[in-house]
Amino acid sequence: MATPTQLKSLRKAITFDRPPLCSGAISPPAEGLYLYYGKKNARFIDFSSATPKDLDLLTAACEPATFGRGTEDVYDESYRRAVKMDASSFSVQLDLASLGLIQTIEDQLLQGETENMRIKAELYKLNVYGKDSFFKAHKDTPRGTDMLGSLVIIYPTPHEGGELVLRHKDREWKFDARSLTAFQLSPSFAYIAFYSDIEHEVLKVTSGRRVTITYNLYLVNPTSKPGTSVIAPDPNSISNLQNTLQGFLKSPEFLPSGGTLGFGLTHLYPVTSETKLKETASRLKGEDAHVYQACQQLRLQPLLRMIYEDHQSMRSKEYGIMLDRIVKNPDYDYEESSYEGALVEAMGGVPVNRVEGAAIENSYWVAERGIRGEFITWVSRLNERNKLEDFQTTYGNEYETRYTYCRPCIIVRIPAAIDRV
Ligand SMILES: O=C(O)CCC(=O)C(=O)O
Ligand SMILES: [Fe+2]
Repeated sequence: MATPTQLKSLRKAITFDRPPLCSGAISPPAEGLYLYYGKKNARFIDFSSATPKDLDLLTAACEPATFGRGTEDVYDESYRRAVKMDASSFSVQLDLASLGLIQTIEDQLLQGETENMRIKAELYKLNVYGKDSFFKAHKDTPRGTDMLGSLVIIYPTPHEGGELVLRHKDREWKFDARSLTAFQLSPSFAYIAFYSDIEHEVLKVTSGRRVTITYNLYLVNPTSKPGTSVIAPDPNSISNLQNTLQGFLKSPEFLPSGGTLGFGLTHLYPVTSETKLKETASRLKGEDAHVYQACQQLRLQPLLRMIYEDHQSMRSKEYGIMLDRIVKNPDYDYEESSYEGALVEAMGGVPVNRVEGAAIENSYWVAERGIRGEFITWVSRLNERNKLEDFQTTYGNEYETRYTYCRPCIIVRIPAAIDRV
């Protein structure tokens, strides 16, 4: 076992201060604030000088903004009050790449293995938040396993309220677009890009109209790999965890007979039931990418694993079944066996402890069934359990059944001290 002091310093070493978002204001060429919408009777707005009448007409051309609940789209004013227009009904002349915005987002949101990837922005919706509009806390619906984030562009129309509040771990960011665009010398829009699994909420608009367009951000693998890296890894934060871990590996007192370290991830990842966890390794975000990379650089072979609920063990919060893949519907006879039984007996799942201090010997599978378990020393807490129902979960915008978010963990097997060089 690692001692509490050793664990404490490892935990402290995972310092990752880069926020999971980036934001600002951009003053585009004049046409960057133009909007054409409608089909037969198309209309035009120049957001640098939009009149209340322009905004009335735009609002009237929109539909109520629904969101995904379970397997359908619903309109529920207690959760979201706003109007929307689908991307097929409007067009903008915003070239995000030539404005440098894609590059800025790549610099901030790509880390670790994703540093060599690029970001593609796909126009998604236009929304108008009039007086009393809001959108309660949600995560954005995953629309592909390569979906990384969301980008919101807020036009410079007068409004009060409507701040976007984002929360991740125990931090919170409040983004007030209007205070950014109201005082620019030339007409500007505000933007904010964030990982789509971050919880976010649009506060009530108290006056005026807040007009936004949203994009889904996807990771794309560039064909020409060499020389495409856009950001250097942050050498200070990487070496902090790396150095501390390396120091421990050199010490014969740290896990003298070897052991397994576990890192709970801080982000959620879009998957289908067919996604290989290995693919997710190349899409890790923020702090998760930082931990993975630090282990990789120490040649520790970090592995991504899923830990599923184990209701068979007495204190079920303390135990789980670890698998090297995502499970949707395991094939089993529920009258004869249990879901956990299928995971352990048919799929090679390994009984593990989910929390520090839960002895693996007390797992039902180890105690009663004589199955070999694996004790994990959790460096960072395992955040939430994965359930079969994950595939029917509700997120933010329109429903999408193919993809769901999952939260794997990183497992690192440390050899015995005498085998460490
Ligand atoms: O308008 C915003 O700032 C965010 C909107 C949003 O969260 C969404 O459309 O999913
Ligand atoms: Fe959202």
